[in-house]
Amino acid sequence: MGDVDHQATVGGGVEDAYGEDRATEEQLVTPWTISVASGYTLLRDPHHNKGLAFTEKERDAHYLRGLLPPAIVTQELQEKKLMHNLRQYQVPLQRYMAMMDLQERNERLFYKLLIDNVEELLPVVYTPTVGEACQKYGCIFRHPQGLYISLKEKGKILEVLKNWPQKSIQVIVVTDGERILGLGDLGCQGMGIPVGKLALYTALGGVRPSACLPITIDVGTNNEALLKDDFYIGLRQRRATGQEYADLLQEFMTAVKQNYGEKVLVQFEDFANHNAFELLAKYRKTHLVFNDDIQGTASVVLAGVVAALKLVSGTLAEHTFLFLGAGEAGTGIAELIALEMSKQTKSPIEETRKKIWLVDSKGLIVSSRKESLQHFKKPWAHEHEPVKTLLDAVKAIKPTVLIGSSGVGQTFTKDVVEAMASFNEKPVILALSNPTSQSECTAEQAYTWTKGRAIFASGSPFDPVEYDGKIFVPGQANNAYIFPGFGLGVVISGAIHVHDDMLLAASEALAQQVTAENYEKGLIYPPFSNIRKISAHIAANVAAKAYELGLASRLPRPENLVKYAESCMYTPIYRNYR
Ligand SMILES: NC(=O)C1=CN([C@@H]2O[C@H](COP(=O)(O)OP(=O)(O)OC[C@H]3O[C@@H](n4cnc5c(N)ncnc54)[C@H](OP(=O)(O)O)[C@@H]3O)[C@@H](O)[C@H]2O)C=CC1
Ligand SMILES: CC(=O)C(=O)O
Ligand SMILES: [Mg+2]
Repeated sequence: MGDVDHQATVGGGVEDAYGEDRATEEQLVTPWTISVASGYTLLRDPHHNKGLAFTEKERDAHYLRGLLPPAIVTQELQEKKLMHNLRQYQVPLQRYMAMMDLQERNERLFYKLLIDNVEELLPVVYTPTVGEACQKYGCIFRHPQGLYISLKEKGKILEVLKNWPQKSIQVIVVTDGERILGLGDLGCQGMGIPVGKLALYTALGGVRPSACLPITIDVGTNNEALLKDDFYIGLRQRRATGQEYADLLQEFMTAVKQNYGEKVLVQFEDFANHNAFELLAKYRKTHLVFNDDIQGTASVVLAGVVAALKLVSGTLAEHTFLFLGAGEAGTGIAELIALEMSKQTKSPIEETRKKIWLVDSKGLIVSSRKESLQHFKKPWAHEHEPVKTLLDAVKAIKPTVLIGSSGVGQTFTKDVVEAMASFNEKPVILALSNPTSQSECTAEQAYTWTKGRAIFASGSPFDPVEYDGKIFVPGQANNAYIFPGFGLGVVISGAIHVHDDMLLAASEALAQQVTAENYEKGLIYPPFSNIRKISAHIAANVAAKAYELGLASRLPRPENLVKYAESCMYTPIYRNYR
């Protein structure tokens, strides 16, 4: 990388792999790759390609004459054209493919588009469309994205990491593809998820793309349809388990620390719960790890619930919670809500947990089931007679807040929602399961069945609903509000571990971003259109907590953390080449 100093950072913040951020936007920078990219290679380098936006001077200086038609256009015009073209596609998957092609062709334009049109494009690069993309990943596969580490690479994982072109990595999102959204085991095709999550790290949280690394660990798949599918891109074998699985993960985690140091944030994503809890417990002591499905989801839902209190009155501890789904998301959220209640009321967490009930595929989790429960369900086995169905559990527990985290669509039936509305003036109903097909109910069902009284949010977006002459705007309860800002906060503070209080800090910052105007519309989350500002506040609160806990290694602590977070955020505006 020529004379580029790898350690150079923006005011000690996010590392600057291309040395661009030490220059102001008007200053000239060199389009470094391994060597100076020019001509045909420059046009095919997504980090530096600007397409028709190359100026006359740049076309001369970088051997581009003749390789481009004469027209010179602005980034704004390119953006306008791309949005026009994207809107022509009727099929969401076509939009997804067009966006992925753009990311591989012109990275800055991809991020400019995503940032400027976040509400329109989030459902394209993220849930729900990314779910369909993963299901059909083999079929639509064109450019490889991210790093694939399979059982074939056992013993060579460090070498594989070294094949990745970028050396200064700050955030890794890794999956083993076993629980992709609510779509089950998609094996190696789960790669769409780390790719999508990291696109949001950059667009929503401002972590620079060169510092992000998507990884899929392929230990096989138990998805019979994929094993038989000619177009499947992964290992054609059933999943490795037990020691073989643990050894591969151990080699991976060791290689990551060896190659990128101890301050790389590893986000576990969409692992099945039988591995997810164990991996988090095992590596949170030795590595900087974060499980988005357990911890990020908990933080976003707590924020939504705290915001909802402005609409439904009462303190957190005065509410009663019932979950459908007692896995990563369900128990993760339950634990963070119980922790916050415990802090607020100064009572032991064992007591506050009693305000929270969970239903799994066998019914209400009660003490008589305790012996046979997975370890993460045991704290929720309260004294109660057995209850088989969700409807009976709703009638018995009379929750004020109903949360769906089962991965199964249409489980909040009319009877369930009507029961919620029968004893709550404003029932809080969160249908978190993704993608849209797995949502516990639709926004329209929630508003119609409660006669417009529900406070509703869902994991995947729903359009506004008109009921009884009034427009209801559903919010999106998705960890995408949290992980980009949370990760930025971790990176800018140089945190060495993730502490639960940092999740509470992220949650608090998000809840504070809900405005009076949002509340008036019944919203418990702010709109995604403000997400960069929201992420900066989340990052600042998370970083402040890391400093307070003595977990931050970047010293001295910047005085104004919000301003500092904003100054560290990547912007996708084209740079001028000398
Ligand atoms: N909105 C957001 O930000 C997020 C949404 N999610 C979504 O949440 C869903 C669940 O994810 P996760 O918690 O990781 O998955 P898990 O597999 O860890 O947990 C699923 C839970 O649902 C239960 N369950 C499954 N089917 C039924 C049923 N028919 N009736 C009652 N309970 C049932 C399971 O029961 P049992 O234990 O008995 O098998 C299990 O407890 C997914 O759709 C995912 O997309 C996840 C993370 C973030
Ligand atoms: C949003 C998310 O992380 C999930 O559905 O798994
Ligand atoms: Mg997930």
